[in-house]
Amino acid sequence: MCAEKIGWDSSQLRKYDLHLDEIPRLHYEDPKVDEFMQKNQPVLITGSKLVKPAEEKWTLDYLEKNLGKSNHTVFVSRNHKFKYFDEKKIYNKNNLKGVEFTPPTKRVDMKITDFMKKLREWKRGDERLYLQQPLNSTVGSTIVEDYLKFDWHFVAEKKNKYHWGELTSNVLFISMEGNVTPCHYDEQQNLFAQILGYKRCILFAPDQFECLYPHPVYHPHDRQSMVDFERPDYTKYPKFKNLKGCETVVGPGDVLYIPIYWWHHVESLMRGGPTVTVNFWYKGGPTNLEYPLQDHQKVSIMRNVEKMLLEVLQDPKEVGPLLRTMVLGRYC
Ligand SMILES: CCC[C@@H](CC(=O)O)C(=O)C(=O)O
Ligand SMILES: [Zn+2]
Repeated sequence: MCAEKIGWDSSQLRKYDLHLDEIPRLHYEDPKVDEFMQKNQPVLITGSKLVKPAEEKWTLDYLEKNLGKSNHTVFVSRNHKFKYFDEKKIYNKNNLKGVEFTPPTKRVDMKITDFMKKLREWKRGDERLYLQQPLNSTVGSTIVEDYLKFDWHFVAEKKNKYHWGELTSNVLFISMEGNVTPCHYDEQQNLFAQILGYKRCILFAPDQFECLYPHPVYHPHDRQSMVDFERPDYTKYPKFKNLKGCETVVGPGDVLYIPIYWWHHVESLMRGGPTVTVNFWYKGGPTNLEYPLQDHQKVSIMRNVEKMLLEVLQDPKEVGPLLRTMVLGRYC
């Protein structure tokens, strides 16, 4: 992958044992953009004005000055990984026997001034921070004004053309250099708009499910891969070596379409300074069952089967044996 524009080089990318193609980069007026989006395939869209006001104005100082006096959601990690941990699922464990969870990150509320101070004073060995704040009434009026000047026609056109559901949120991400969001999928369509700095995005299609070994649905790491990309355990996860994916590096003004149920690993480039992103998460919209079913629909079916079995069996250790009894020698 070449550093098309000055701003980064491959020494800033973390090294993984992966076979990766390049995600197509197309200008937003290129009709081929729609060919990819229509097929739920990733595409990097360049030159759009989607978050132009932010691209022009949202420096760290501007954000510190204008993000508002409220608390913002910040994740803290003892290392560079910010693996999402759904706290709500911890409470559900009461009806799941003997399951213990240890969160790898903690979620704290922090004022933007405190966050920026920690960013400026950070030194190797300190815990890392990642601000992840939905753009809502907690942000200052100046930011709201910029937000209202985003190119909403651009996103409305995509939403309507592909029959997406409602916009659920725009999350503002302010990351330290080198932070990693490990491989996971979301049940939402995502227009991932880069504002400051560079992020490497590695994507895998929903049909790579069996190479990525997601945590069980009841686990707080639901939707996240169990495989540590930096030290993959090929004994526990043998199909990981067959994984095939694609990647790109997004820079200011780029918008990456991350299709619903597509796996993605995102890293702020090492030695690249802090990064700022705003994403646009949309519900998936109505699914008409056409055959053959699409891969992401099969993922959704598997999730529903897992949820039903856990609900009725109560003990996660009984799910495997029951499914083995049901399929071995009968379905496979
Ligand atoms: C918590 C979500 C983080 C984001 C990736 C990143 O920018 O680190 C992502 O995964 C998404 O936008 O779906
Ligand atoms: Zn995501």
